[in-house]
Amino acid sequence: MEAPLQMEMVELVPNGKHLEGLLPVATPTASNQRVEGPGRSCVEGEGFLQKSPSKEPHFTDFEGKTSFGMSVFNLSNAIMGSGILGLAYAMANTGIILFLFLLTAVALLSSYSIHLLLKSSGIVGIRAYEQLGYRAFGTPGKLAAALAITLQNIGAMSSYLYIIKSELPLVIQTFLNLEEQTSGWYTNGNYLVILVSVIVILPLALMRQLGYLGYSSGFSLSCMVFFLIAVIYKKFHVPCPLPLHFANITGNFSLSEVIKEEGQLQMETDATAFCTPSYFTLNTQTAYTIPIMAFAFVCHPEVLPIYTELKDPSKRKMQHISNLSIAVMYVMYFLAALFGYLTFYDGVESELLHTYSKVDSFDVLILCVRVAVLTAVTLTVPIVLFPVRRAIQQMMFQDQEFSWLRHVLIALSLLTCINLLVIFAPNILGIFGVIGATSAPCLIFIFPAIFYFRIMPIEKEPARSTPKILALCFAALGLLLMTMSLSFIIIDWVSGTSQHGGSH
Ligand SMILES: NC(=O)C[C@H](N)C(=O)O
Repeated sequence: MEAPLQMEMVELVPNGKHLEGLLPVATPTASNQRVEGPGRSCVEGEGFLQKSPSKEPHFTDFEGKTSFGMSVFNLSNAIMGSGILGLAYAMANTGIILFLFLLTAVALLSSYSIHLLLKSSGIVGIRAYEQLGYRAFGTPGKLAAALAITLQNIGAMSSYLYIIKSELPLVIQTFLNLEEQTSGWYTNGNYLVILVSVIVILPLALMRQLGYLGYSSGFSLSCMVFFLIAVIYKKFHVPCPLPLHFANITGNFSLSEVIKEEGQLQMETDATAFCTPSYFTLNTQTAYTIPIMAFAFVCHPEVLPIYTELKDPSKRKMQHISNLSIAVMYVMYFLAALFGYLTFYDGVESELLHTYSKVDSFDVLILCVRVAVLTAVTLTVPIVLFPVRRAIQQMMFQDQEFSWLRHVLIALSLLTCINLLVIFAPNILGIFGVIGATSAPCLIFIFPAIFYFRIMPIEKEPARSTPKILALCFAALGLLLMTMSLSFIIIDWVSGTSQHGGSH
């Protein structure tokens, strides 16, 4: 297993591989408690944004080499993905103010959940999500965490590869100035997605450590910054209303049909109403906003691997990295959603790129934006693949030494499966709506909270202490969101009115 031994400032605390079987499961042990000495124990009510250097665990046996900046790049890259493309649609269904409120809440909750993960890992001296599950609930806990990570990240990677499959042919077609879709292999999404997986994703996915991906993550983020700038620019250059908007409102009729049906005067009145932003909206699609946002902020499977490789690691430093990454993404998410929404208003689709394509798919800027988004999501795949491989190793090869063969084979099999899924069963991506609605709340809310509740010794924090009660409320909130998202998806399926067919 590649997870390193970890040690606190004074005492050496082996990770799960070495202590498993030695320590009782599910109950905090004397050894557990020694990991953070009394002087450094986490005090009740400690705020997750507070600085308290004296309580920091120091892991000294594994020499992480990744700098603060590279870790921020990696974590931001893990957060940023196809989620950003759905946020303008979310804003169209909540209004600006409600969106801002919900986005702020999800960002803060996401940061709090990382705080719980870091605090739990400090207590047991383990920086692996699955091992926290094991310490809290034994093998079922470990399997649940590994399964949620695998499903969530495979879902995210499939959505990224699906974007490549659907967008790259259009980019190439435009570059080659082809008016019609040709039958050449270079405009066939299936071939292209395999090509990108083999040439770009696989070599990066074979890196032994996440830290090496810092540069590609930095580049991926700059592509998304370019995307954001283009979204802002387009707001001032795309006319409102687009004739297309009316087509959307009236059910995707062609422009000529719409013109026939709508009188000119009526059009003008509608246009003014259409191009006015809404600050507070509630409709049937509003319910999708929280799952979209939760998905957009998922980075929890990557937090502990990044922590493991951090140079001079401490809980406080990792929390800073997380807070900074979440804050930067929060700003980018808000701006992308705002300007995307203010460009198309209610005409925005659940996938922002599609909406731009409808304006003018041969526009050079739109073309560059597509290339930027494609590059960004391509470079995110290796980061998101990393925790899945780790989860598989934790589940199936836990007591074995690192092996390059296994490392390569797991990456290869994962990429093959995801490619097959995207090529042969793109419809199955709808299933990931359900998976996303279950695994994202588990990874963000439920698991960090219940693992924390079980791992934190009652001598330090009794069951009725404020942090534990807060953690339980957090888990209950996660459960509520999960039930809510699932119910809406099922209602959508049953009534056959699903409009949320985006890529995530
Ligand atoms: N890393 C993930 O699971 C999803 C990511 N937050 C996204 O927006 O695509």
